[in-house]
Amino acid sequence: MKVKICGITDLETALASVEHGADALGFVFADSKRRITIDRAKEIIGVLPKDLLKIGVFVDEQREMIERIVDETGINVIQLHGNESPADCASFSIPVIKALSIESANDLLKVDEYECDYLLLDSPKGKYRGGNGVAFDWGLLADQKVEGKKVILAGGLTCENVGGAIQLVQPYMVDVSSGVETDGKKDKEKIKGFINEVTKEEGK
Ligand SMILES: O=C(O)c1ccccc1NCC(=O)[C@H](O)[C@H](O)COP(=O)(O)O
Repeated sequence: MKVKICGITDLETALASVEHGADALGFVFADSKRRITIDRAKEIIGVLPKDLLKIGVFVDEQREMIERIVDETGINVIQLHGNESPADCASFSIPVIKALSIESANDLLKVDEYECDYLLLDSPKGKYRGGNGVAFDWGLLADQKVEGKKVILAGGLTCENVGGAIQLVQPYMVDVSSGVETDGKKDKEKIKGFINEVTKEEGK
């Protein structure tokens, strides 16, 4: 089971996440309290391991801007978290994650429209397009399995609930942001605890 820690804004948290076993780090280039500048992302990504997934999160961003950020920072996966179409998602030269908001079984019908490398299934609720710390009904995914896609489960995951979520959904990767923060800042002990819980669940 792979783990993505999203909303990285400083090097210390990035390195601690890698040390504790994160497979992917997310950098938000969209309207968010976790928005990062191109220069800061470049500085952090420049010292991270080559094989780590460094994911740029975008919401309905212009293609030219996404390509510029990829070129300048070393981002190696693009996460499209807005209303991007299947055609938008298919047109990049590096792997793409399409985020879909899941509120009802109907929303899962969209899954088959996208041919991208990964699908991130998240809660629709909150102030921003993502990173709101709100879970959706994971039971929908247990009832209606997503076949043949790499599913990333996101939205309101915490150390306390990630084990149960994995048992229910069996995703390819779990993604967390708010659940590893204290007072709005990334908390290294929570990151360690979250990854430990995922590892524990895998060992069962
Ligand atoms: O994290 C943000 O602030 C954000 C803002 C705008 C669009 C997407 C954003 N995050 C995308 C992610 O992949 C988050 O990790 C995901 O939504 C889960 O967040 P959380 O519920 O806080 O764990």
